[in-house]
Amino acid sequence: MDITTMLFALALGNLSLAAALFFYEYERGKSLSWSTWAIAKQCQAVAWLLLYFNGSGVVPDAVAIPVGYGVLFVGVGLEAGALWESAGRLAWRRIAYPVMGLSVALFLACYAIDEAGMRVVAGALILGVLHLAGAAALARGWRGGSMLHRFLVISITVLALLVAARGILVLTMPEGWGWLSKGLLQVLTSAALYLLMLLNGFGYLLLAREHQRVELDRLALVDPLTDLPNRRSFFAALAPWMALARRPGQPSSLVMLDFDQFKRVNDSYGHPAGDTVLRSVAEVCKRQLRDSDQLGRLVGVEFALLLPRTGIEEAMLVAERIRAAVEASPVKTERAMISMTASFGVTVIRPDDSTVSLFKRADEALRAAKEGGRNKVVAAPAAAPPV
Ligand SMILES: Nc1nc2c(ncn2[C@@H]2O[C@H](COP(=O)(O)OP(=O)(O)OP(=O)(O)O)[C@@H](O)[C@H]2O)c(=O)[nH]1
Repeated sequence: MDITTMLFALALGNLSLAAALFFYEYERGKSLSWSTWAIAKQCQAVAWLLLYFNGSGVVPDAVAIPVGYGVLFVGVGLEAGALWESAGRLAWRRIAYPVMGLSVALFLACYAIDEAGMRVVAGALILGVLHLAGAAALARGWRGGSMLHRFLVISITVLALLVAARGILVLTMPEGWGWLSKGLLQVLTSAALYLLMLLNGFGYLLLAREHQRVELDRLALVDPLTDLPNRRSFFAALAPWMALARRPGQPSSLVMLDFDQFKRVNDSYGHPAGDTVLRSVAEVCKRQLRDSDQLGRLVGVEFALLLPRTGIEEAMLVAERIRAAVEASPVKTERAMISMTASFGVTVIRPDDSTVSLFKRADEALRAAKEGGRNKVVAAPAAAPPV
């Protein structure tokens, strides 16, 4: 394949990847990095078209080369940025924009000094480095990554180095070396850039899929509204402490808490405002806890708090502290400041407890707090002494 056809294939390839990604994301809703990636692909398509028209008379050469390469650096830089964004580094722009600006300036300076030799050196080195930046983003998921993921990291790195190597070879051996003529080197680099286009596309889609998987795993354990452990993971965290309660030593405690008259909040201000209040009061509760304490959302507005190595007196104090904090922290919503209170049932985990007996006791104490007027902390009766 001659070099002109290769440039045309690169332009069309980037356009079709942009279109493929558009339809892929269309069904899932746009992700944060989608627009960056789409712009990157469009820039690259325009850049390769400009380079394709170089020497054809359609676009003046003095425009095709400097503008073509400039837009290409921006496109490849943005592509690396989209990969960093997918990998969770949202601040990539702070580094990428100056690097892209510097790349364009460096290339233009080399182009002004030496239209042929130096611009090839600068162009190849800059493209190699920008592609390496994309490979580095993919490499962040190396440890937990699949074989396909690792293959992409290695192949993108090797191809990026190959592109950069052209710059070094042209600089050190301008006329080529043995069978590796200048022309063959140019064809090899174009082929490497073609493969890089394909592999980066796969890389982006792969990261998007891995993101989805991690999010699904997280949602199996975490309540999406409050970001607290859900019922399932709270029970999993509780299990070892129930087992420990059968051995002599300091007891642990369980607190059940339920926000008071929450239905009224929904009825008066609407469900979205209720969600805001719930998220906010859950945050207030979290702030009162030690690192070892575990707060989880059981169902609706009912939460449970595990206090490891905490006896009943101390557990009552913790519950009282949370109660006072909730009462003292009205939540600002669009329509009003909403005051909340919560009721608490506290009990110690006993050696003979099952989860059913433990939660039944805590729930009875909670019901007693509700019946006693709400906004109260009530302890479950202590175990009867052995006869
Ligand atoms: N906005 C919102 N409301 C919720 C959510 N989960 C449960 N609720 C509402 O919370 C209310 C809980 O009501 P109940 O527990 O029956 O009673 P209450 O109004 O809180 O009154 P008491 O518990 O007796 O103090 C119901 O209206 C539920 O619809 C949620 O995730 N978001």
